[in-house]
Amino acid sequence: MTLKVGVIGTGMIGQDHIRRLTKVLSGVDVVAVNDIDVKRAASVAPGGAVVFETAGDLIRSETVEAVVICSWGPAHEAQLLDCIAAGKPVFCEKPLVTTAAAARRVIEAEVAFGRRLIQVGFMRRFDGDYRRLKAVIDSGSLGTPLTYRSVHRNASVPAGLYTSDMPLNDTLVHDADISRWLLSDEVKGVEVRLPRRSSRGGDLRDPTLVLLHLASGALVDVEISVNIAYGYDIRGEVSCENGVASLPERPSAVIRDQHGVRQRVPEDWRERFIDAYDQEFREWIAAAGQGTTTGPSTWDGYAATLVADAALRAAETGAFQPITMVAKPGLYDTAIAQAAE
Ligand SMILES: NC(=O)c1ccc[n+]([C@@H]2O[C@H](COP(=O)([O-])OP(=O)(O)OC[C@H]3O[C@@H](n4cnc5c(N)ncnc54)[C@H](O)[C@@H]3O)[C@@H](O)[C@H]2O)c1
Ligand SMILES: O[C@H]1[C@H](O)[C@@H](O)[C@H](O)[C@@H](O)[C@H]1O
Repeated sequence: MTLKVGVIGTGMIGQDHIRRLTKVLSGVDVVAVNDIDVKRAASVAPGGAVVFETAGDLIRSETVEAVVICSWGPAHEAQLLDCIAAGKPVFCEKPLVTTAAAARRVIEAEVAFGRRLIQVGFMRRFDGDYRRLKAVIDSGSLGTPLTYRSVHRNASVPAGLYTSDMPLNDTLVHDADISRWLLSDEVKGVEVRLPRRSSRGGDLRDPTLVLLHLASGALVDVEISVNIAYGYDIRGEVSCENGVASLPERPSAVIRDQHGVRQRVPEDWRERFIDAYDQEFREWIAAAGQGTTTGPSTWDGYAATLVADAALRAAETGAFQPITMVAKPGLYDTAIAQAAE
């Protein structure tokens, strides 16, 4: 059975996902594309794919069995609600949505539908290094986790398109999600500190330091730097009662020359997480073929959105911001317990 997919948003990651869906993975076919920039959609549409003028028409099309959303965050809510109304499984790039109120509306719609339809693009959960780190934590061999350090550095971000709220509501959401998942915990409050600005980012507030307070009492410190220049550098280290476990250095040749000893740093997220994106889609295709989804859920997207909202308030006020979640619907009971493989 080949899953017939429509892709909405054909920018950077939309094009990368079209490449993997058409050239890397099996059991899937891209039969439709849409972008508000119709010319862009047409220029990257794979052979035979229909270019739709609107996202709604693509979602409702009878030839589309499942949807991949790669538009900008603020557009996600309406597109997700249309997918739920059409009863179609959907892979939605992070962030799920950009406000807590929007996340609650999507949860209500999915719960009313009665089956999980949405998988959120938190690809770190599918990365081998993160899965091995989680396996160590879950084994209990190092004892109780006390702190986690998450370093999230982008070489650069698109000037003009990446706005001042995005370190917290577009970038931090990955660190919020992976912290909840690794430590099987929930974020209960957020602090933000803003050191002096990097001159590389113009007016952008960068870097940003975030402290996540987890329900267990564990603390997570996050460095968000989005103009670090030297590469895409993602680090993680958990400190437990009996030892420490970290993400490894990426496999790469060790070079010795007149500049010293060095290893290549990935250029961007496409390079660093190439295998993780492939795996998240393998799992999505398998579940979507059964009319449902597994993996990071709408609930996980809601939790990350709450962290982003609280972090934006914390940056504004300089004060600790508590987080309160609505009661978790039964539909999402297994979301955090999803096992590392
Ligand atoms: N998981 C990851 O590591 C990762 C990496 C990059 C981007 N993303 C996410 O993917 C999304 C897209 O990011 P990008 O870097 O590809 O951005 P981009 O600007 O390169 O592309 C976004 C595309 O969406 C289109 N678009 C915007 N609103 C639309 C709408 N209402 N209907 C149809 N098309 C619309 C734009 O015209 C553009 O072509 C964002 O939510 C971003 O956070 C995730
Ligand atoms: O949309 C991208 C993407 O999610 C990357 O994984 C993250 O590192 C960037 O900061 C973000 O802007």
